[in-house]
Amino acid sequence: MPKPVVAVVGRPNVGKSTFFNKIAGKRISIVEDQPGVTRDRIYTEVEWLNNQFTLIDTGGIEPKSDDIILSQMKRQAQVAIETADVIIFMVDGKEGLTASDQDVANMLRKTNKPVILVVNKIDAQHFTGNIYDFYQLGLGDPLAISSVNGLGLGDLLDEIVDRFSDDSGDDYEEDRIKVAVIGKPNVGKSSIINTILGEERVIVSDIAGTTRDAIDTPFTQGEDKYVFIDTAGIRRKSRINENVEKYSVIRSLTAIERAEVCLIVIDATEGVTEQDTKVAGYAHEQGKASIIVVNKWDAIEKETNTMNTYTKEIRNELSYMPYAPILFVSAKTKQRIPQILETIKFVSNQHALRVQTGVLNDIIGEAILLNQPPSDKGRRLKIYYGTQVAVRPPRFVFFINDRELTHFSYTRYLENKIRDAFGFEGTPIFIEYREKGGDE
Ligand SMILES: Nc1nc2c(ncn2[C@@H]2O[C@H](COP(=O)(O)OP(=O)(O)OP(=O)(O)O)[C@@H](O)[C@H]2O)c(=O)[nH]1
Ligand SMILES: Nc1nc2c(ncn2[C@@H]2O[C@H](COP(=O)(O)OP(=O)(O)OP(=O)(O)O)[C@@H](O)[C@H]2O)c(=O)[nH]1
Repeated sequence: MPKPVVAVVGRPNVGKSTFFNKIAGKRISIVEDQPGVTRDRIYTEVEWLNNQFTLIDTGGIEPKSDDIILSQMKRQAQVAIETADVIIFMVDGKEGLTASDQDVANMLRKTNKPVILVVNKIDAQHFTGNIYDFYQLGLGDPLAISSVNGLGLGDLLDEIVDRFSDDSGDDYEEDRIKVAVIGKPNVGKSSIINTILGEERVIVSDIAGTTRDAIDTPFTQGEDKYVFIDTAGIRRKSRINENVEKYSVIRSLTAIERAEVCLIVIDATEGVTEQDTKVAGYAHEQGKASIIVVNKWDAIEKETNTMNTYTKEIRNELSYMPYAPILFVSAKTKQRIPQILETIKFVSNQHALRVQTGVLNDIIGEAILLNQPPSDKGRRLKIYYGTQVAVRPPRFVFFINDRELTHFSYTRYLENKIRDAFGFEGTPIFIEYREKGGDE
């Protein structure tokens, strides 16, 4: 089941970033040992009372003029309404109620998503009188917090996890492959989706009802079932100016969260951009299968080595996902478009691949003979045995003598040996170590 997404919206300066950093600083444990993966501070993974969720800061509005602030706030709220499971609407208890708070509240009241009204900057008990005005917003009881002093944060986290509904997960069939099509504005996401949907034997399903269906596109090809996740902003072209980079990143993050396979679409005429690196890094960290789709291949002047040169550049920029297949396509000429669904099906199977413990240990044994594990001060890392503990993504646990003796490069070596033997194409694999005889 995908993790719920919680989005914070509110006027500039109400304290969204302060709140976000406070929550992140306390509870986040950043995995720093993955080289090349950029961490984007607009989201953080939060764990509270055994509930995990992704917190997104939609902030960063430039306070140029009241008009601009208001229109940007509306857009921000719209993105939150469409993508989040719970929305935190943050207002400023020091400044009091403003007209733009009213406007945004009007939008938020219309959604059936849970909205929590939070009054920030209530730094001491005697300020609590400031919160009564906010009842007018019609969003229920305001919750007083002080992000700076850390007051009320526990209560707020309780409220948030209370609002997660049991059915916030997707109720698609087990065998329907969930695909997120991600990439910067204008790379050709909707052209690719529409070309695939227009292919022979592709039938767009017609199930209406839940909110999810309104934004997703389920379809079948022969026996195979797929769904493109969060196509609302992609296929419907009426969306006004969705080109603010940050919103497109937020959309991508929430789509990745719900998907199994990510199509990372890159514009051949532009190459890999910083935003692609960020978003692809997120797909990797979240353990999703990925395919790199280089679109607009028709628009490139080709020489003998163009594809190789391109491949090198992509491998270099997205160095943390050497496992991802690269497809050079053109939505315009339909070149290699049929390969997209084939590859999706393929990597989805790889993502769910489970290897037998016996065979795995034969491979590990051979790998160890070929290249001795690292040692330190005369003690050598011993790997007793390994086993695959999960699929989607594949996770392995290796039982060892001493975690201190493990080394990133040796883990990478073992990962490569596993890939050589079993494939796991298109999917990250994760290796964890446990000390045998320890208290775990
Ligand atoms: N007194 C008080 N000040 C706060 C509190 N939280 C934030 N602030 C202050 O409010 C100002 C704005 O905080 P930010 O966290 O940058 O606000 P923001 O909502 O993220 O603003 P944007 O990034 O522009 O959207 C800063 O000067 C903070 O120190 C609080 O709980 N109490
Ligand atoms: N030459 C060429 N142009 C393409 C191709 N695919 C898309 N385009 C053009 O690129 C532009 C953007 O395509 P869209 O499909 O709207 O891109 P998008 O990624 O969905 O864009 P947003 O909705 O803004 O995120 C359009 O003008 C398309 O005609 C392609 O394969 N070759």
